[in-house]
Amino acid sequence: MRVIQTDFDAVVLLEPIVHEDARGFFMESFNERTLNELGISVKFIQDNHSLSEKAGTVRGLHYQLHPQAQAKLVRVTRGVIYDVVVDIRKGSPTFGKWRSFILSEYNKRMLFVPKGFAHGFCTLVPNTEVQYKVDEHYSAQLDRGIFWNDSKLKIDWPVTEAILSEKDANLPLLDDAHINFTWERTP
Ligand SMILES: Cc1cn([C@H]2C[C@H](O)[C@@H](COP(=O)(O)OP(=O)(O)O[C@H]3O[C@@H](C)C(=O)[C@@H](O)[C@H]3O)O2)c(=O)[nH]c1=O
Repeated sequence: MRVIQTDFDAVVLLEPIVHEDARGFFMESFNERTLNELGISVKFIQDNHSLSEKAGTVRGLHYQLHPQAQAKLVRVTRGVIYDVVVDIRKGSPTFGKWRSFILSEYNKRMLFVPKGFAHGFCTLVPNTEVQYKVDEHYSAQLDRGIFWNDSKLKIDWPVTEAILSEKDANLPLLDDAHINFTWERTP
């Protein structure tokens, strides 16, 4: 597993070793020990899988409130996404800042999204399937989001108009969002 550091502390881009042969390929898509060695000691307990039929579908920007905040390990098994994380840890030097990453069935990259970050993506091709592991169960009560195109965030999305769920079309702006994470400076 190759680690591609990002300039967001704790957000890690991973590139698996892909063993190709005449049949196709083999790769480890998740290895707890390898993640532990990289300092990611998270116990994943749920696997999610979504299909977005159209290019230009945006899902996000989502997070769950503490005490069921979720860390996620995101990958794409079909298609291509423009994946976005936003730091929403109150007190963080990068609060409200975002970073984007291309994840695809071709580069097989995976993004580790820690707790305290909102996550969303835009599909760049039709029929894109995203699979991700989470370390807390889904809670409809604690599920929250921020409007994808909040002008204050200035996210450089690849589309100006998105295909959205009704829920995502009505999400609040960052300034109005309920956030209960804090960032603790490590000595
Ligand atoms: C996320 C989730 C949703 N659901 C249900 C709720 C709803 O009826 C239906 C669709 O949910 P959503 O519209 O929230 O699905 P979606 O917009 O794909 O939500 C996902 O977006 C990406 C960006 C993330 O980061 C994920 O954590 C998750 O929030 O599935 C579950 O049963 N379990 C889950 O873990």
